[in-house]
Amino acid sequence: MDDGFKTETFLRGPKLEDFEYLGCKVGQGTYGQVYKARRKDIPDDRSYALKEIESQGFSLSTCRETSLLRELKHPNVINLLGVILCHTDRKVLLLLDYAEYDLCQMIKFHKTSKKDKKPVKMAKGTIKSILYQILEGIQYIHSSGVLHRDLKPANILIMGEGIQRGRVKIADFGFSRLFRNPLKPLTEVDNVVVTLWYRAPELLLGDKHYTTAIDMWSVGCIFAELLTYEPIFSCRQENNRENSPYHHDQLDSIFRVMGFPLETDWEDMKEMPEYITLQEEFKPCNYSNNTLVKYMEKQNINPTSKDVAFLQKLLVMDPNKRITSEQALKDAIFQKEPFPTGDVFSGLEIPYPERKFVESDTSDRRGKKRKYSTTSGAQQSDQTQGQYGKQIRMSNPTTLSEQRITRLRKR
Ligand SMILES: Nc1ncnc2c1ncn2[C@@H]1O[C@H](COP(=O)(O)OP(=O)(O)OP(=O)(O)O)[C@@H](O)[C@H]1O
Repeated sequence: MDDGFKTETFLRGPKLEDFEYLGCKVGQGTYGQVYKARRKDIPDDRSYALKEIESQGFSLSTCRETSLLRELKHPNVINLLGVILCHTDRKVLLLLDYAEYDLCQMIKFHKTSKKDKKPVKMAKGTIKSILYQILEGIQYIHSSGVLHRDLKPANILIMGEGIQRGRVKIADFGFSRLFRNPLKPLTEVDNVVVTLWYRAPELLLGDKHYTTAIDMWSVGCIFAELLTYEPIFSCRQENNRENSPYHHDQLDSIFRVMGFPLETDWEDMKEMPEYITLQEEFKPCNYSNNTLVKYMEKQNINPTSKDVAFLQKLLVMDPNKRITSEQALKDAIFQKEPFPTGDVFSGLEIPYPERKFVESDTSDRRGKKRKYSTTSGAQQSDQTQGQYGKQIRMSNPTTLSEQRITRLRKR
């Protein structure tokens, strides 16, 4: 860690005692808990998010998240305002803009309304604006030489009332990596990436040289979920080989929607490390009647709509044929009304409930701090325990080379 970074981050930066917790744990991730806080040292009405990292000191994931977020500055990327070190218990806290909503919470709202037979649809303009802003954020991230590698509804935050109302913020860079001139193939240092349901087929087949296309697959999964309120490729989490990217049930879930890929559709499929396993375990004829268009039709989405046509460009099995973020932003879908807007709610009343909180049953380590859940206990378990796609972290992470962090810092 260079001296400039240390001084700027820890000595001149904000301190924990400058903040008062609003008693809110607003999120629980695999690696940390997120609290809502306000400044108490200066007059400031803004709410902040404090992400407390669960590991002791600077883990690989914290290192990645802080070093990358420090460089990535874009309206659609969550803004890292500072890093707070708590010397007494060796905790690291990331100070971030506070976002009132996330896509997991919003999709759940619509799904519940449908189940309760009082269906409320997500506005077409909202969906298009969310999609456009995700793509703008991703284009920026990719053009900065970074792969996000864990895009899913829970990591797409939306700002609530205030000057940034309705703005998409891509969050959770704990899994992100530089991809330009990597010192080693990406999977030699990271075995498993991307939450299962949003994981691209090439990753599931063990591709070691995956590209930005993996994030575009996840964007496709998120877009499908915005249209139907159902995860498009859900599957049970069990039966996976320890620490392996290959997952039979997840591939089955993809083929049930998309059909089995023909060799002419995906020429490099036979080069995938798990191709032999695929041939042994799957019969293409079992999926011969399945197509994305048919799936969308079953979900009551007009199969000839521009939405489905666009989805077909994102959810392409061959990563080389998958649309890039740059191409996607120029697509015809965004040239047609409703046009994407900076406030995804287009100035209309926001129908979604604000993040709720629940009293924690564990001891209150900072006096006033109490634990809160995102919207409900059920949703929290959706996000953290895997109903929303299990995220498998590396069991034995290799340290991210200082070289790479320094390289990024110098760019
Ligand atoms: N800036 C923020 N403002 C409000 N809520 C947030 C913010 N950042 C994160 N959250 C909430 O906290 C949850 C967990 O945060 P985050 O995803 O960053 O943690 P993680 O441990 O890396 O999680 P994951 O298990 O998804 O990798 C998010 O899903 C979101 O609901």
